[in-house]
Order: sequence, then structure tokens, then C-alpha cells
Amino acid sequence: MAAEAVDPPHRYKFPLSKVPRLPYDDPQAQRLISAQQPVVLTGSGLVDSALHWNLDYLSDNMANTQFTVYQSDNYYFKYYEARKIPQQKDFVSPTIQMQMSFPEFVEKLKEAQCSKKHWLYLQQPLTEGVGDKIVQDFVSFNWRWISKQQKENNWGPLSSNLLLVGMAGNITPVHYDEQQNFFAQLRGVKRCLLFAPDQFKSLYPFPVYHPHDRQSQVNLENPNLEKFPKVLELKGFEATLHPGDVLYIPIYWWHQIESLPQKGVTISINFWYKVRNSCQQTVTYPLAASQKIAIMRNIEKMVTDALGDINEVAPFMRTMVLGRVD
Ligand SMILES: CCC[C@@H](CC(=O)O)C(=O)C(=O)O
Ligand SMILES: [Zn+2]
Repeated sequence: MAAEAVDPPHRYKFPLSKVPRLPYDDPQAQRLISAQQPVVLTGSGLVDSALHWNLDYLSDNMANTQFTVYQSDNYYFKYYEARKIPQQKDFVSPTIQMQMSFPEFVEKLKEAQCSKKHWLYLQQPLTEGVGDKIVQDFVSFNWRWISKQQKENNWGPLSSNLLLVGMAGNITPVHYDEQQNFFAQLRGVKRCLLFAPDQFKSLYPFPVYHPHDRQSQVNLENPNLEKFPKVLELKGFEATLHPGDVLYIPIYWWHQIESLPQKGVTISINFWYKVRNSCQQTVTYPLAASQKIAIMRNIEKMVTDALGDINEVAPFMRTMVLGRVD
């Protein structure tokens, strides 16, 4: 039988180099992690104890837990902070957040795959309430290796493991997180785009007080080049993750994650680590872009608090930067 025709992955308007792909115990991989550079690690065994997870297994072993599931009318799942919505009068949530059991999710998934009217994305921290078999799989992760990484790189505590079960075609649009991330792929194939923190001028972040804080205003697949001309100056990296691969996404690195359209449901687990208490972080010169981002965020928060009106922030910042009193 002829193989199903697979559409080529979307061609972006900017260059994408390959993220290095190395054995997890290769000294070069260690050097990249210490230098906060992305790398795909193979052979870590980090989540080998969960590579058998599929929808049936999870339905059978997580039946008593309620899961957060996002529904989107397109295949984008742009994150938003609900607590910041009151400050943004005209804000429209791009997704609907629902709670349901895993078996209900599987049911809705099948409907959505047939109707092609909406997309679903289950995103839930793995905590208590899951079945014994899941606990067994979880405790059998390669904690020895990842805890060694956490210690050697002086990262803060593990904040969460997010279980991600997505429909083929789902896209988490380009954004950055304020945590270190070992992103483990369990099932299906994900295409990951990454951009260094110093690319923020070409990614036009939303203001810090906006519900889409940490997200880019740009739709990379169909950028508005009048509004965001610097998108064409982007230089990015690309990695394709298969089951067993672990992608290190350094803190403040922009990333867009796509569940490849014809590769079925995807299952991933991320390992988010907080930064160690920032007052212990020495400022080193020349300032790393990640430090600039952290400082800019703090300044924007202080100005927003001082002015008390979010609409005054941008004009004030322009005046401060341009030295002109408008
Ligand atoms: C809510 C987190 C989603 C994830 C991307 C993806 O798998 O769709 C991500 O961005 C991360 O792990 O940081
Ligand atoms: Zn992220």
C-alpha cells in the first residue's frame, strides 16, 4: 500500500539551523547544557519507563483524576495568564479551558479528529491521584541522571512535570519560560523551533502585564511583516523529537513546539526547574541576553506598579529611552 502522502513541514521565512543531537553522556552535551545552549540528548533513558504510555494505558491507569484540557478553534494553543485578563479590557481568550477525566478526553479527541472543527490539548502537572502503575513508571524515570544535572548546573528545585497529550497538528506558539526545561518526548513526533534570548527584538514580546506575557505577538507561520518587519532577521534552530529524545530548552530561550500533522497523537513530559534564588545570581559582564530579559522584566513591573495604569507604561518607557518628553 502506498505510504500516505506526508506534507513537508512548514517552510519558515527565516533560517533554521539544526539543534545539536548528542548522546546524553557525551562531554560536548554537558558543555552545551552548562553554557545554556539547546541540545537534543539521546539514550538518557530519562523516560524509558513510560515509553509504553498510550491513550488506552493512561485511560486505564488515570481514571480517577480530573485533567485540564484546552480547546482551540484552530490548531494554536497560545498560553494566557487568566489573572492578568482584568487589566486587558479587549482581551479574548484564544482557547477554552475544561476539566475532564482521561477517558472523557479520549472520547472528545476522537470526535475532534473526525470533525476537524476544533483541536484539543491536555496539559496537566503529574501529581498525586494517578494510579499505582503510573506512579511506578514515574519513580522509574532516570532521576539519578537528571538530579545530577540539576546539581551540577546549580538549578533550583524541580517545579513540575507537565504531562502533555496533544492532537496531531497542535502548535504551542513561540514563547519563553522563566525555568530550565528538560523536555522529554514519549510518543509521536514534535518539531521544535528555538530562538536565543537575544532575538527578542525580532519576536516582539507582549508587555509583561498582558495576559500573553512571555508570548510573541508574531504568528511565525503567517507573520504581519508591516507590523513586525524584524521577523525576517530571525535566526533560529530546529529539532525533531522522537520517542526517547530529551530536548534541553534553556531558560529564556524562545520556543515553538509543533505536533507533526500526520504523526498522530503526541505525548510529552517536561521537567521544569526554577532558578536558584536570583539574589545569589552574580551579574556578569558583558550582560548575557537572559540577564537582560530578567532585568527588563523587573523594570517593566516596577514602572507598571509605579504608574498604576498599564496604558501609561509604553509612553513612559519610550520617553525614558528616547529622552524626549512627548
Ligand atoms: C504548556 C507547555 C507546552 C510545552 C510545548 C508543547 O509541548 O506544546 C512548552 O512550551 C514547554 O514545555 O515549555
Ligand atoms: Zn514553554
